[in-house]
Amino acid sequence: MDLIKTLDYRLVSDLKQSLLDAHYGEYALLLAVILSSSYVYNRGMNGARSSATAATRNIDEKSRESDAKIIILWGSQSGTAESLAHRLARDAQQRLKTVTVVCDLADYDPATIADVAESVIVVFIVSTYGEGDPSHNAIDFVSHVTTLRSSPLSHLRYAAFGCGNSNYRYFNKAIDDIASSMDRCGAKCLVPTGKGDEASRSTQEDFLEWKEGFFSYLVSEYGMADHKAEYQPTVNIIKEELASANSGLLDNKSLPRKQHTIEIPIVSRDIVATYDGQDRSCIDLKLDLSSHSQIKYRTGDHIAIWPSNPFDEVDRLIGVLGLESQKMEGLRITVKDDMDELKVPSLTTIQALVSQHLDICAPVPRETILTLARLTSSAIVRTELENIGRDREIYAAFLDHHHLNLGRLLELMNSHDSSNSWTQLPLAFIIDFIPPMQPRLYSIATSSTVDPRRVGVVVSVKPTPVLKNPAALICGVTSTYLSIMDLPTISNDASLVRAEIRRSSFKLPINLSNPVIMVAAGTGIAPFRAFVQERARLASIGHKVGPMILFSGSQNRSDSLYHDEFSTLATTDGDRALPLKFITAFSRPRAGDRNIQKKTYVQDQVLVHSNEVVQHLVDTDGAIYICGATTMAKAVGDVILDVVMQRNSWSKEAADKWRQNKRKTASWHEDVWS
Ligand SMILES: Cc1cc2nc3c(=O)[nH]c(=O)nc-3n(C[C@H](O)[C@H](O)[C@H](O)COP(=O)(O)O)c2cc1C
Repeated sequence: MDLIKTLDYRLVSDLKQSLLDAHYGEYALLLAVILSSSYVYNRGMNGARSSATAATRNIDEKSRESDAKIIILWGSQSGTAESLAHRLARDAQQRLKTVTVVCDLADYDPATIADVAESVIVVFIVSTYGEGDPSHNAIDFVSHVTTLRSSPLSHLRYAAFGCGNSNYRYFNKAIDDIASSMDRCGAKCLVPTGKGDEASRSTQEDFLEWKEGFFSYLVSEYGMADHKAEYQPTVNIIKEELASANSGLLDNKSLPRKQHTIEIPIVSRDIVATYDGQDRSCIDLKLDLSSHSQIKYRTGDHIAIWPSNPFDEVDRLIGVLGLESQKMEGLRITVKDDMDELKVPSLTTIQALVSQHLDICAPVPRETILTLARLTSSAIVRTELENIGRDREIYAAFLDHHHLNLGRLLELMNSHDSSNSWTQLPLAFIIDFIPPMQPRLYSIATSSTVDPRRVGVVVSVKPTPVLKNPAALICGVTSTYLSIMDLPTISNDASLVRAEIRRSSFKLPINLSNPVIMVAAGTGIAPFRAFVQERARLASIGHKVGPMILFSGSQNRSDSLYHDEFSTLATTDGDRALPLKFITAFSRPRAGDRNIQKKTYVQDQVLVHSNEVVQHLVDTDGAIYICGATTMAKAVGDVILDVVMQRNSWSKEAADKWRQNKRKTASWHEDVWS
């Protein structure tokens, strides 16, 4: 299951309208100076500092060390809030000429927020997960501030922006919790808290709007001047001989976020579902951990997979930038400011950067388009780019018709002016403005008890049509990568997948006899395959396992994943049989399927079987697990709560409290995505 979608990726550019006033000639001059000093590309974030080398865990000390006037604290799981934090720092530095530090919340002692000086502005940029929880790296901080009661923060000045998705029940709750804790403790809120909404694909625009409001406030209330920003590279790039041809490709470990990655082969790949008339399938993969004896996973864990970009998109971008002849040359990349964090390996090649380290398939944010307009020498292209990026609505309408990543955008612009060339575009621009590649997270579909050295993954391969140009398809980067990757043969070792096991709290009850209710739609079935395998194995060796009910939703019988396997396990008789009920729901039933006349969703089936479900959950301390779309999880939750209310004559509040309690005691789990 692809928990993290392509659109979740971000980093961005941000030279604002003021940058549009500078001249390309000035930029060309800067470039000439840079090249003459043997740098391929440069640019500077001047003073914007990150926590990469945090020596202190005191937030105040951190801001004093660098004499910062703005300190940005971020909490992020898949990179959005982190990227926005760095982008804000870059702009504050370049436009407001204000020293700004960027801190990962996990690197600091939460209590030291109270020590921050009154003269320093604190900015929170934090995303929300699960049941309205903060991202992992912000959990300690949020639990600290939400329990503060008196007014120890009355000297603080703060601003806050949250990253979330309104399809979730607790939209942007983490940033709301931080802001309300700050207010309760007397801190002064400088501008209304901003909220990015991934559901309407507007996080970038929401952030842009919020940032402009924040900067305007700083200009009017703090007397800061908003200078015309110029493009300044944050990295130095020089050529360097590579020790071996592929050392640039493999130098992953220099990146903090990739230190735990391992390289493993895919040993099998099977198509487990196809969909009539749709360019869509579902594949089952097995990855082999045998060569990494120290790496262990537990049933219910996730695996993060780092993809490579599709060859055609790699070739497109390298081609349009005119970098074909240099793509295998070694490059040494360093940050201009030692306190800053490099997001790509320091020793690499253009080919490796573009194929592995940068998310070149990500949509190009509007601000990047406006920055590009500043960097082109073609008046026609500049006008085109300015037209597309002029305002939020025009840009959104343009995206409805185009699949717009950077390579495609540059090509499209060349089609407006055949004399235009992007060969002058600095490589540093590509590093600064394209988001770093993020891994996709999949639930592991095998049991560590049954198959400790094999990791199973279920991947939906489902291209998304461009809204108003359905013939154009946007393919998921990781699903495409996994679906075409080489498997090992006798003569070939196969390519290796870069991956990392990630711990999860989606775990079976410790008590084997506790009942387990599992509700899945589509590839949400993945962790339940592992759960069922695990309990089936334990039952087969004589353990007494509790009742299990598995609800599985699909379009019809033919795409009901692992249908035969579950049916067989559910019908096996005998003392050591698994007490499993397997219940399907078909939303587009076909001739031959049960209940052909009626669309049925998993929540309908949960309602049909609600007495049994609720009895397990209320009377015998059973646990429920829901995995799939947010809308499905909400519908299932509503059905169960309604039945619990009727059965026990409870109020809505009492039923909500019961569910909260089940969550706290790890008996109600949701692993959902929108
Ligand atoms: C598994 C999962 C759970 C999520 N839960 C919530 C939620 O409860 N509330 C919310 O507003 N957004 C939720 N989101 C959306 C994220 O907050 C959103 O994707 C955000 O942009 C991620 O930011 P990050 O990349 O900085 O971690 C969830 C996303 C995922 C993948």
